[in-house]
Amino acid sequence: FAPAAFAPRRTATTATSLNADGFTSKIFKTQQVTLAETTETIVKGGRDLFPLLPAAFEGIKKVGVIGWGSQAPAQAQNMKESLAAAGSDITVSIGLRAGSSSMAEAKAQFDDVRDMWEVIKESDLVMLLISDAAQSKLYKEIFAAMKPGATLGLSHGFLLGYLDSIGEAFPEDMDVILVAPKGMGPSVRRLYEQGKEVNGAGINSSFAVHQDKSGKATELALGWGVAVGAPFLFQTTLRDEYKSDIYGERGILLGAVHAIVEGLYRRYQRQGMSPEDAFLNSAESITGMITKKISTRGIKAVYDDMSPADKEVFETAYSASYGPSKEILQECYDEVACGNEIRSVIMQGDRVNSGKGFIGKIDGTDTWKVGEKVRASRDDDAIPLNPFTAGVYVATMMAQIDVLLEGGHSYSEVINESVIEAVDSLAPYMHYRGVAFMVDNCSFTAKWGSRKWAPRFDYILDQLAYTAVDNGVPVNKEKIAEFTGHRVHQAVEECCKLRPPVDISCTAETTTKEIVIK
Ligand SMILES: NC(=O)C1=CN([C@@H]2O[C@H](COP(=O)(O)OP(=O)(O)OC[C@H]3O[C@@H](n4cnc5c(N)ncnc54)[C@H](OP(=O)(O)O)[C@@H]3O)[C@@H](O)[C@H]2O)C=CC1
Ligand SMILES: CC(=O)[C@](C)(O)C(=O)O
Ligand SMILES: [Mg+2]
Ligand SMILES: [Mg+2]
Repeated sequence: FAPAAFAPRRTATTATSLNADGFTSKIFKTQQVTLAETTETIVKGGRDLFPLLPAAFEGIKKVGVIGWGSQAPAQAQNMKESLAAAGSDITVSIGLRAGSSSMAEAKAQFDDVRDMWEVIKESDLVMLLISDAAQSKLYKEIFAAMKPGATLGLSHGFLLGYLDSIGEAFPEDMDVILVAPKGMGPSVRRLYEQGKEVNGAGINSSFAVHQDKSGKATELALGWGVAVGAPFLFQTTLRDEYKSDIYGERGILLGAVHAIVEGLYRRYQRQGMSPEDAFLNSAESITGMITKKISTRGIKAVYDDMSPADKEVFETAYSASYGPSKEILQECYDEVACGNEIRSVIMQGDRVNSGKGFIGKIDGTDTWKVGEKVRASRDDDAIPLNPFTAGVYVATMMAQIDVLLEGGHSYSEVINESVIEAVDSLAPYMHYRGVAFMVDNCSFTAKWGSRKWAPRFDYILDQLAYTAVDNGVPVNKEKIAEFTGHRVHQAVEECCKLRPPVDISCTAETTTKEIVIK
């Protein structure tokens, strides 16, 4: 495995190992979008495209969705409803392992739930939505069980990262495609349901064609993405996907935001706030004000809307936090890119399976107990937008963006993995029921990784950023100018225009998903 520093890098102006001219489709209308200094090809989704699904799924009679974690229930139900709406008779079946604890829930929601091997054997498209760690254990048997000509469908590049690290590859004679929703399963389902009223509402998704034996892989991948409800589909590679996804969830999406809340909650109390006020100014400020503003008006609006006095506080926090956050983010990116983090996830899977490791509870602390009280008497209009909290959060988001751009990822991938997913898919879940409701509705890979990396962000911010502020280190004006003049802002604006503005906020009526730690 080549360390990231030696891996081929793309500049932001050249397209990638992807085709520089983008991709073409005979079925779906493609569109060029200009994101900062780059042009990307995308497909805009929407229910109006469902009549095109039978053509995109040509040759597919049976779809098998394997697993019932976060993604599988959402993707399987969306897929089934979209195909039905298109008048297609393609079947969607669920495949689970023997003795699966998900059997009862899956059967309650789906008519055809069977043993995973039986479903794998008969499916023309196998959507492999078991945990990444399990994929790395079972891939040989799965490949062997698939029927000749069937397509392997992934929602993550993890398995390629693992195969690369052991010098193996996918069997040459099969199509391998990826559709990776940039949001957790419950929000993929919830926004799809909203999409029935607001055409195009959904979770954006990347897609990739890794192997195309049939010549039909691009159309099928696009069809899958449209069927599960992506407002827009952008192209990636399995390698870019696993690097950005595993990294992003350890960063601002889950791990870093958890750390920022815990650290600021303690800091504000040390400075004299009550626990309730400290929670309001940390967690609530992020999920109730900052991410909502970013979702509708972009990252810079958070700063632009501030009074001169608040801008000064923001600048102090931003300038002190950007460097320390970026240091951990870069380390995390390198650990992911070189395969270490993939090995770490697999080893944790082994420890969990052998009883030596576990995925513990993260919301039993004082922070989240106080949070529960604060939420119970929440007044939306009284949630403060704390400028210090905003400075730390936005600095970490910008540092995450910069590491990805320097790693050569496309703007679509960078923005979805660092901004849109945070504000549209994940933060609303933390707002509704606290940190565990957000983190533990995500994948095993994400649950474990954010637990592992959150403390790194917490420590470095406490030790380097907040001490710099307390020691009166002057604001780095250059850093602030880089932020306000950053080329990502225009690109975020463009990406946001590609999806209708929907309010994903969770309520008791709209959120039925319980946290299931698997
Ligand atoms: N969570 C998300 O929102 C996102 C996830 N992804 C990707 O989607 C894929 C699925 O992830 P996610 O939905 O989060 O699920 P999880 O990572 O939570 O995995 C849970 C599923 O894996 C199954 N599983 C675990 N071990 C085994 C095994 N040994 N044999 C068979 N099945 C097993 C579980 O079965 P059982 O039910 O029997 O316990 C369960 O259905 C992954 O590739 C992930 O990276 C991509 C985008 C977002
Ligand atoms: C929801 C999502 O996209 C994550 C955070 O990457 C995951 O659950 O792995
Ligand atoms: Mg993800
Ligand atoms: Mg993930």
